[in-house]
Amino acid sequence: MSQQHAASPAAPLAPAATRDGSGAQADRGAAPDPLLEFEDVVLRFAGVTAIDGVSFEVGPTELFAVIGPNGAGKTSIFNVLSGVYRPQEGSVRFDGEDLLGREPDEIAGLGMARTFQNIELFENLTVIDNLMLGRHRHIRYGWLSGLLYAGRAKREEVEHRAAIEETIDFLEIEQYRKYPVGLLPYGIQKRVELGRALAMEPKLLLLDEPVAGMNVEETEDTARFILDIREELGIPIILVDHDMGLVMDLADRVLCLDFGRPLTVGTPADVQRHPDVIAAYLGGGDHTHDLISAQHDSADETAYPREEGAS
Ligand SMILES: Nc1ncnc2c1ncn2[C@@H]1O[C@H](COP(=O)(O)OP(=O)(O)OP(=O)(O)O)[C@@H](O)[C@H]1O
Repeated sequence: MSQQHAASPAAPLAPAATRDGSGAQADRGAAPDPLLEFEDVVLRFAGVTAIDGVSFEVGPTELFAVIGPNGAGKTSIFNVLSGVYRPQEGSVRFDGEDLLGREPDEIAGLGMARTFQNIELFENLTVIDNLMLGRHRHIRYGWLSGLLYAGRAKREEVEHRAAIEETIDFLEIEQYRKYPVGLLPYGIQKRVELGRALAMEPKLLLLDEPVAGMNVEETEDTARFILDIREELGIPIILVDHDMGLVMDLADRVLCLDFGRPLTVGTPADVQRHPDVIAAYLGGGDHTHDLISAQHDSADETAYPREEGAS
């Protein structure tokens, strides 16, 4: 790790910087143990250092965001977390387990679920069947029982179907449940992908650009679902997105990267004002406007209401 690029010391875990002050972390007393510890990670490809000495922690009910211009290393962090890439240096601990060297399936089995920048669903399968695939880590019956659809397999199937119906209700996609996913509008497909991740009943949810390509209405709906996932289901989230309004409005804390290096980590208000962040975005072209708009928005009002039933 190159020490000169180390992130600022992490803010106390999960400061519950929710704007109405009602965050689940508002309890007084000692900070809870982190759920995720990403420490001094370095990931190199030939000629490129995609992650250059990045450290952060995520608390057990936190909504943590990672931002940065294109190519900053955000997706690479998700790929390290989910076992797709193996870094050359550093350590990653999740729920007390060392993650490095584990296969993606094993990491998913530990309770880490992920959505992707580009939707990764089975287009010919129905919404229900796609969500059923998300139940994979909870299936306990053996192949023979499954083949005969008897006893345990039958009982489990009923339980899994009930769990999926809850997710379908939660995401308000009842009317699409029996349609092949490929026939559904883009925004609904993104919601189904979120549903598949929730069907896993994850301990941590990684959202990679959940509102990319969405219109304003779809973005607002998704923002409210993200808040509900954290606040009603109690699932902590790591969010990557270029929509600065969304990130600054939803996140408890934000890590900003540039060229793989951590620039700063802190509350949305602090990160937006940080001179290195402003400089990175001013040099970064496309998303500069997003950062400036987010600064203006946060001076006005919260774009995504947190009240119950706001959706
Ligand atoms: N498999 C790979 N092989 C070679 N280089 C890679 C690979 N994956 C990522 N990189 C490089 O690592 C750097 C970080 O990429 P990454 O996709 O993590 O950035 P990002 O912040 O997610 O970008 P974007 O916002 O455009 O999605 C880039 O320079 C990218 O080209």
